[in-house]
Amino acid sequence: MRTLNDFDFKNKKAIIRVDFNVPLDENFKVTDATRIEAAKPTIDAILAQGGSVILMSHLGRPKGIEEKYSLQHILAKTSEILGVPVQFVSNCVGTEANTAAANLKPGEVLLLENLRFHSEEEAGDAAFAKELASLGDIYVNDAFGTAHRAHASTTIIAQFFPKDKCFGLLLAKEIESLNKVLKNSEKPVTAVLGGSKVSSKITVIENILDKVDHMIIGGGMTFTFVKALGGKIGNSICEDDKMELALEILKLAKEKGVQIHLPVDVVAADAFSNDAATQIVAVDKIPDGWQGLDAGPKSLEKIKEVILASKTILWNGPLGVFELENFANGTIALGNFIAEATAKGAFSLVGGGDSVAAVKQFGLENKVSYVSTGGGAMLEMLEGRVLPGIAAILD
Ligand SMILES: Nc1ncnc2c1ncn2[C@@H]1O[C@H](COP(=O)(O)OP(=O)(O)O)[C@@H](O)[C@H]1O
Ligand SMILES: O=C(OP(=O)(O)O)[C@H](O)COP(=O)(O)O
Repeated sequence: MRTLNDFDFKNKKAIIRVDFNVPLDENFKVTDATRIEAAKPTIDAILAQGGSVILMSHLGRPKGIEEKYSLQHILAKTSEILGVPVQFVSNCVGTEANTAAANLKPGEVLLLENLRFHSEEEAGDAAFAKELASLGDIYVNDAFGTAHRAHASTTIIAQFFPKDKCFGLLLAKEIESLNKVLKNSEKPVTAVLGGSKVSSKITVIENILDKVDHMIIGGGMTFTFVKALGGKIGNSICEDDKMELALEILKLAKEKGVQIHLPVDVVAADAFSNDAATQIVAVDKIPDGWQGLDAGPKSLEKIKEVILASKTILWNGPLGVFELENFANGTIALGNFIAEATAKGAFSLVGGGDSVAAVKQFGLENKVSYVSTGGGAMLEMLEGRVLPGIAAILD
């Protein structure tokens, strides 16, 4: 496993894949900089050796070029955290990027515009990866949060650096910590899966059933299951094409003796807004025009019972739209239950861009055992998979 220690970065240009997919508020201000801070040790180490650094990342899930997903929004924060000026180019490939990279001097940092402004990134296009590769001398992958994606900048690019590629300090630390968890998880093991990335995470549930005793489903993940079971979910988020899979998961869980806990009640709102009217309703009786945005009190009672009886707890995905104060209660309550269980000796692992933001916002960061910068990546690793971003460096 090659790490930073295997290279001398003096007068070299390191092209580093980072995961700067951080939450922004409505004014495009960074609300949680954990992922930028987490990449700092790698960047600092390379600069200290007399190298220069080219940073590349995605932000959000843009469809083509969308200004709201520009990495320009995080430029000032990145510079503040690194304590050095950071140059920026408005296209991650092409003449402007080539010139800026060629002119980069030791000690300097360049940030490239959002990789996902090019569809070739997610398609894993080799020609695009080659263009990115041409910008640097050594490829460093430090993007744990995106290591489960076989994209051009996370995986394909590595083939253009047969020898000059390595793990960044963050990626290496995450692998080591999660491997420890994989080996020593004390039962009962409970996974909590919430959030809104239904299609990319529901598939993980199926594969994680062998590793857990309880699975708590919450947040936006809830409604695909509830609708599949015949419930009325109003305008709540749902992915119809995953309903069959949801039913399969429930069946499989029964066969494997895993207890799945779906919410029984939710806080429903008549709009996706902090000013919306709200009511607590049964999870399967949400009126038309209303949407479930937070866990209800009965659901939280059950969650508390399960969490406090667990010895290992994995959490990814908020239980509600915690960014809006009126729908933060479920996520805060869950965070506190996990903190209580941890204080009593359970091992707790929280991961994901928004989940970590929530944990920090509610002052629980030091009350859980381990905070990972990856959500989907953490879950897929816990499934026992070798993530494509990791495999590409091991080659
Ligand atoms: N019931 C819900 N309806 C819509 N969005 C939700 C709901 N519950 C949680 N969310 C949203 O899920 C988002 C986080 O999901 P996700 O990206 O999967 O988590 P993470 O970033 O921690 O991996 C948050 O922005 C939150 O507002
Ligand atoms: O935020 C991320 O993942 P997470 O929400 O699982 O923590 C990563 O940046 C990956 O983003 P993606 O799920 O759009 O590929």
